[in-house]
Amino acid sequence: MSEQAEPKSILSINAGSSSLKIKLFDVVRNENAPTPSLILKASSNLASPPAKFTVTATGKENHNIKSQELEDVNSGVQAFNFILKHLRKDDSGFGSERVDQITHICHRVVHGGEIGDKGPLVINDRVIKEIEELITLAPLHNAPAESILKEAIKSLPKARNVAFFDSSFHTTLPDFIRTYPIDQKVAKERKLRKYGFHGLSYHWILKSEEGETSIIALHLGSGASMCAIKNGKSYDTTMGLTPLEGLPGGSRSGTVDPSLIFHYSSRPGDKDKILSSVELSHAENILNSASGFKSLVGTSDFSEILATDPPTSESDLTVKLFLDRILGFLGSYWLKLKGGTGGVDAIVFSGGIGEGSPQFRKMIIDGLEGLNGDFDKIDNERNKKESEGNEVVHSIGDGNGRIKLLVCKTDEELQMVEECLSTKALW
Ligand SMILES: Nc1ncnc2c1ncn2[C@@H]1O[C@H](COP(=O)(O)OP(=O)(O)O)[C@@H](O)[C@H]1O
Ligand SMILES: CC(=O)OP(=O)(O)O
Ligand SMILES: [Mg+2]
Repeated sequence: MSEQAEPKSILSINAGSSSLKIKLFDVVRNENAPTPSLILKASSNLASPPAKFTVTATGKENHNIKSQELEDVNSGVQAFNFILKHLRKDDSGFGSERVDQITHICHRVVHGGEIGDKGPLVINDRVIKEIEELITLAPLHNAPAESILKEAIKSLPKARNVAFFDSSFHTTLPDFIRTYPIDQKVAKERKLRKYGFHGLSYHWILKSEEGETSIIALHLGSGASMCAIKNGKSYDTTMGLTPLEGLPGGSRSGTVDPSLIFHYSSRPGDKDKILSSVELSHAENILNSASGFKSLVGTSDFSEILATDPPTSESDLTVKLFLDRILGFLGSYWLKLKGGTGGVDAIVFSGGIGEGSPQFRKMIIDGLEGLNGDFDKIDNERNKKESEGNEVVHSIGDGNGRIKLLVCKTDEELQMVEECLSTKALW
């Protein structure tokens, strides 16, 4: 590992369930504070093969965008190696010498378990072991994150690696929300409690609002979750012990009756569980990887589902089901935050679907009518408009209500970098 030193060039890696997103920043001194300056961003969509790779070199007058389909890239670590190899080429606009000058690498690690409660950590063998042990609790995330982490240590030996946990944001959940009503001795021994995820995104969203705000934030991507933020702190969130709880997603079922799992894994009425048609661990895998939108309509790509014209019965069911679950949590969080009595300041949309689909945002906002609150009315023109340039938040309301309707362009990669730059202990 490198000597502790001020970051000069930072690579930020976000291993999501269906994509790998990477950003590279130079650190410049701005009024004497280290400030990140985006040099390049690369992403690889891994949900439906062939993987799609896009790299955008910024900071130049004309953004240099390169896109390509990759037949032989099927995992986060393969995508990482491909991107690194690309950056090392002279014609990438970056080159090997610059790659070797990277001083810090920020890694998004979704499940931090108990070590995640402490916030970001400089990677050492103990941290890697903990991340490995948490793979069973976040198989779609911690597994690729761990492989990429090991690869980064090997490929960029001079850089310092830091893990930023999605779960860290939710350490403020009250006990009565994070506790599952099961034997508490077992719960404590096995650390079975609600952790919550998408914390880097919620932290970013919160920073874009002033003061100790109370909001209901929706992060709607391949993995979708919601968070009730009360006076600037996570109060409740839909994901739980694992990222499977709560809303359905591209390939995840979200919350189901816990008994469904046993009925999935053994035929009802089987006296002898040896007759099981599906092993329990396999059932968990199915709920994570072969359920959600994919199981209902055959694709995990929500933009494709929304664009099905005319809608099929399957696409219609999927959209209505997703909307129903979202509205259920909206109503619940509204009550928990005492929304009608001034307890909610804004509803904020983010994530690929939340940021990308005016149509789905409108469907959700139409559903808010059932809540008796002083909401902005949706402004259809603003709702259709994409966030412009560096604009992080834009209002899609008419500004006449007390409760704002906002879209926030989330940036988990930059969130990590900003935390890294403001925490000398991580250098
Ligand atoms: N313009 C759009 N309209 C509707 N859905 C979109 C749009 N753009 C992206 N999406 C959906 O967002 C999801 C991916 O979200 P994202 O936050 O990038 O995912 P990840 O979980 O991999 O980080 C996919 O279901 C994709 O179809
Ligand atoms: C926690 C989670 O589901 O993350 P992502 O949406 O990036 O898959
Ligand atoms: Mg994501």
